[in-house]
Amino acid sequence: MNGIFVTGTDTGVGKTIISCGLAAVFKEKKMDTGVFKPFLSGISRYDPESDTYLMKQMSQTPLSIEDITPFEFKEPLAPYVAGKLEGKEVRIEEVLCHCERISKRHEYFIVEGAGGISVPLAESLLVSDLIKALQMPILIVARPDLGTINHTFLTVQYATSIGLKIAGIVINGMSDRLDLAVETNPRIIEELCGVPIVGITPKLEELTKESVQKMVSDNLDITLLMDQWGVGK
Ligand SMILES: Nc1ncnc2c1ncn2[C@@H]1O[C@H](COP(=O)(O)OP(=O)(O)OP(=O)(O)O)[C@@H](O)[C@H]1O
Ligand SMILES: C[C@H](N)[C@H](N)CCCCCC(=O)O
Ligand SMILES: [Mg+2]
Repeated sequence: MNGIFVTGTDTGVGKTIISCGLAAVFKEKKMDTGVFKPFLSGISRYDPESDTYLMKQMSQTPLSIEDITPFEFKEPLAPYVAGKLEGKEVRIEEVLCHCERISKRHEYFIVEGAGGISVPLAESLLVSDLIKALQMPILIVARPDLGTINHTFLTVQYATSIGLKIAGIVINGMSDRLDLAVETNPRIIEELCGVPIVGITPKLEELTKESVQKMVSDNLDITLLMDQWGVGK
């Protein structure tokens, strides 16, 4: 599967929003792109507000909801923890087999993890283990405000230490309120991490298909991202 794995410095940083925006931008560029959100917790994959549903909608993939998200869990917890509560345990072989099956349906894939890069998906299976098994470069989505230097640096250091390729960092959700940390963070993060910031996105007032697509198209360096991903035209 020729994919890019969208991870983040935490849960709730904007992985889905960035994934959705990228899917829509790639579609507009006539790139045959599918989406894959293997693990979903805390919401039904059929819920119109779910990551799965939003990614399907924005990518316009013919993949089914079940193709996109094969493993869903009730409680809004790390998938491993939520799974234990409902006696469900996923093996990496199941994920890879599913991946193999859907990979023939599109040339490219945008894959979203669950929470941050070291979230447990199953017994002795972290998000990072799945990324390694999928052999995909990662795009790290980070918050803009105070505290994000540490979170981003830790994520980059850990990813690098286990041999993952980092395509870039997106700093997502900049508010227009003047804030010294928000202003100085991008440069120091790029300097400290040695990883390109491929985009800095604003905090949108209104979230629509169009506004999310435009936000990603206007604020991410798609050419740089594709080069870093290794699919540069
Ligand atoms: N740039 C943005 N402007 C406005 N709202 C945003 C932006 N990015 C994310 N959000 C909102 O912030 C919340 C978290 O975003 P999102 O669901 O993409 O995070 P996530 O990293 O995918 O979370 P999870 O770990 O649960 O999958 C959502 O309500 C989303 O609509
Ligand atoms: C429920 C949430 N929306 C995500 N799907 C899962 C986030 C797990 C985070 C675990 C942790 O880092 O403490
Ligand atoms: Mg998400």
